[in-house]
Amino acid sequence: MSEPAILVEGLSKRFGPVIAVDQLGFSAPKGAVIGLLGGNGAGKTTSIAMLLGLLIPTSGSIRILGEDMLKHRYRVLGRMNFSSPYVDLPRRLTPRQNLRVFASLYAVADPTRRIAELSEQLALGEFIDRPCGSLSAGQKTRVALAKALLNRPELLLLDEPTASLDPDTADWIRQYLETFRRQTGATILLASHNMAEVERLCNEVLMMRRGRVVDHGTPKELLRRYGRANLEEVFLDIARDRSQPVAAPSEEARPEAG
Ligand SMILES: Nc1ncnc2c1ncn2[C@@H]1O[C@H](COP(=O)(O)OP(=O)(O)OP(=O)(O)O)[C@@H](O)[C@H]1O
Repeated sequence: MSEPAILVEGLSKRFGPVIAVDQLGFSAPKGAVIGLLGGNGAGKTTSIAMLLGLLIPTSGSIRILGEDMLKHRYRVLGRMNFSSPYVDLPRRLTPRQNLRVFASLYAVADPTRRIAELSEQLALGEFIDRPCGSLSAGQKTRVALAKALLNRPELLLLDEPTASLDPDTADWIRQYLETFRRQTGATILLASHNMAEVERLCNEVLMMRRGRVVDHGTPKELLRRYGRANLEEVFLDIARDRSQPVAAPSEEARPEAG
């Protein structure tokens, strides 16, 4: 059997007294789409930053595409990429200029052609030569995704890929990601607060609370286990530390209106 795309064991990160990630462990087979869910402060962004080699773990190990990330990250960084709404591209450069810089960092062959390809696929044409600082949130997200796909990554890490997008653009991005995964066989790990998105895209979901994975499974398994109709309800059960679904309050128990 081939090595998993991601293998994380006993991964922890402390910031002084704060334990942001606490003994995290999971593996992602190649070609999987893994959802990382958890409330604010659960440790999703810190985990992604460690997977990217941007933060040094306090302890634990990370293997990506068969390489030890802590010892040999330069062997594997060129085969992965990421996008996050929290990381802005240089604002004075246009998307085309930004993409050129990143294409040279990733040593992309024939960057002009690759940028034209992505510009067409992600419909960047209308604003590709305007400064990034002047773009709307949705336009910036598409540019960030183009940057993340420049090097045809085998592993794509996405932090909130559809944050601040209107429903139509968000749906379009999800469809794009599905097609990208199907056509390339890439592995995707995405952190999201959008449960419908996770239900649609992911074959495995990791539920995080206080830096730990407190439950995991396919969306269907989680729905069955918690007896819920959608992942949003499962998420609330887990975030509020209810191992069993709780019945809605009866009419008498509800506070009086007005
Ligand atoms: N540089 C830092 N210094 C100190 N504490 C930090 C730092 N980065 C993160 N933390 C803390 O680590 C915990 C996990 O934060 P993290 O950003 O990973 O959560 P998250 O799941 O991505 O949250 P959100 O959904 O709000 O983005 C939080 O308590 C946060 O305050």
